[in-house]
Amino acid sequence: MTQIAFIGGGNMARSLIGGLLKHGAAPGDINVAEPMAAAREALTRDLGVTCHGDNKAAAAGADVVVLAVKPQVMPAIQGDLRDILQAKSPLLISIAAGVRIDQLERWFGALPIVRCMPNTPALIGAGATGLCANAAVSAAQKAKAQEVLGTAGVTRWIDDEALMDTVTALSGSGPAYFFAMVEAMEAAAVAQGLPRDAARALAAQTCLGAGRMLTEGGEDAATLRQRVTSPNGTTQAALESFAADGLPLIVANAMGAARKRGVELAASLDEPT
Ligand SMILES: NC(=O)C1=CN([C@@H]2O[C@H](COP(=O)(O)OP(=O)(O)OC[C@H]3O[C@@H](n4cnc5c(N)ncnc54)[C@H](O)[C@@H]3O)[C@@H](O)[C@H]2O)C=CC1
Ligand SMILES: O=C(O)[C@@H]1CCC=N1
Repeated sequence: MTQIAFIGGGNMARSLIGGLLKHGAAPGDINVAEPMAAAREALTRDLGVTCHGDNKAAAAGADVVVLAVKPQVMPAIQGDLRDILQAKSPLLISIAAGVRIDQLERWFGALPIVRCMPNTPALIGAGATGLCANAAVSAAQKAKAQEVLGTAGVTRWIDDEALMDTVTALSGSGPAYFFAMVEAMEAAAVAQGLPRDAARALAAQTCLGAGRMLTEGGEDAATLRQRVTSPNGTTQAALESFAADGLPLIVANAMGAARKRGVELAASLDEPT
């Protein structure tokens, strides 16, 4: 069985490990490196995986090493991992926002590397992950990476690595845009007089229903939007208000800011020249 090591045992690692276990991975095949003792205890108690305070101990013997630390932590873990990774040449998977494959190669040496971007719905198996591989990744390793991330939801390979920052802006950060939208919808309904619990229940179910129509119905968002919109009806009034307030531009600007931040995060980790 594939031995998988997670370096960093935070929110995303927990989500991905949960998916792996639900899809038949054995807890004994998963090692996690996590500096926080309370987080190690919680992971072992909740998921049964083996936790280590030491990155080397977790990575030793792994066929797949998943880097699940914050981007800013990446350079600091190279000293722990470089030799061990070079000795065994496992598949290295990074989930860090912004961090580029050339940086990973510089820190950890020549290795098969997959840079990917999952999202928090991975926690319930409804994640969306973009993946990008370097030339050293074999077809079998690509399949392995897809299997590991596929347990968390939908996967798509992205050939042009520069587009991974767009994937981050779309699906990596995307759940937060919808939560922000729901917060605003709830607040507006409450301002119009609806009780908070009714606003919350109706808003959440509306998002679930709309999301399921998008993923299960085979029709695109524009078609589904048009079907809700009766001529001269209430939806048309709302959509005209969105258009007048510049919704497409607001979204494009937000996604541009997210993409730019990903590029900046990576650049901040480059050595000064
Ligand atoms: N939260 C999100 O929605 C998403 C996050 N990501 C990426 O996933 C990565 C992890 O993010 P989260 O899980 O949200 O963060 P998190 O803060 O929950 O987890 C990071 C973990 O790394 C541990 N850590 C810190 N220093 C370490 C070290 N030197 N060695 C080993 N572990 C160390 C921390 O104690 C923490 O438990 C980030 O790079 C982020 O860009 C990717 C997709 C979505
Ligand atoms: O906000 C962030 O930087 C991370 C990456 C994508 C979602 N959360």
